Amino acid sequence: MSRLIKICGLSTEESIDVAIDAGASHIGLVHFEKSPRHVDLPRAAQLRQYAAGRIKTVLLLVNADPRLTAEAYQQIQPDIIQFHGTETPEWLALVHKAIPAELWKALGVQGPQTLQRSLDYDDAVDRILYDAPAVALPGGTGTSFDWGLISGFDHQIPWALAGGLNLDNIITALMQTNAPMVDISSGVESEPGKKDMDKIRQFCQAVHSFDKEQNSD
Ligand SMILES: O=C(O)c1ccccc1N[C@@H]1O[C@H](COP(=O)(O)O)[C@@H](O)[C@H]1O
Repeated sequence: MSRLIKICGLSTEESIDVAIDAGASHIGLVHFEKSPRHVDLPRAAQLRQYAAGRIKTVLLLVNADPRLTAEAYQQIQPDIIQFHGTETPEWLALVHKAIPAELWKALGVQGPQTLQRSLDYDDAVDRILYDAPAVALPGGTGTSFDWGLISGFDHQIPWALAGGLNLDNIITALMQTNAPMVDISSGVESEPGKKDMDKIRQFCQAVHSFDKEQNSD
């Protein structure tokens, strides 16, 4: 198994090059004004253009209204849109009909009921991201959740593990969840919004080494 890695909250060309070189599969661009990683639409379009054809680009939106969702898609043309607010399955099903991109939904895991609720999204989106519940911000806070809650769950669609991943806990997280994809933002930063190139490299290396060891068993 070759695990997918998304490095989220990028805002420079250099960080895109490093993520590609380190073997990440996806980069994330955050369009949410309250985030320290916010990029406006013209800058997001530039970065997406820069990454195009080399790595998949995920545009992250939080409770964006229909107009902003359409405008952001048109300007940026991302491969994927990640919805990280309280978007409903019904709304996302409508978006899916209107926008020819992959759609992902992040859910804050509060307990077994969240997994039950995730099933409601199965027909509306292409992947579920399990993250820590929202605190001051809906994500990107470096907070993790009890991974035991998702271990052994019979996922019906592709999924990813997010929330508080870092160099110290990634191996434990993989051993406990066997997540097919991991998503990291603040864990590869030197300060909020500032990506640390070495941490991006080391994080990807740790995931690839884990894969290699697991594949050789
Ligand atoms: O990165 C952000 O600033 C952000 C803002 C609003 C919603 C989600 C955000 N990021 C996503 O949150 C998770 C976990 O991030 P972290 O690794 O704990 O910092 C991840 O999916 C990011 O893509």
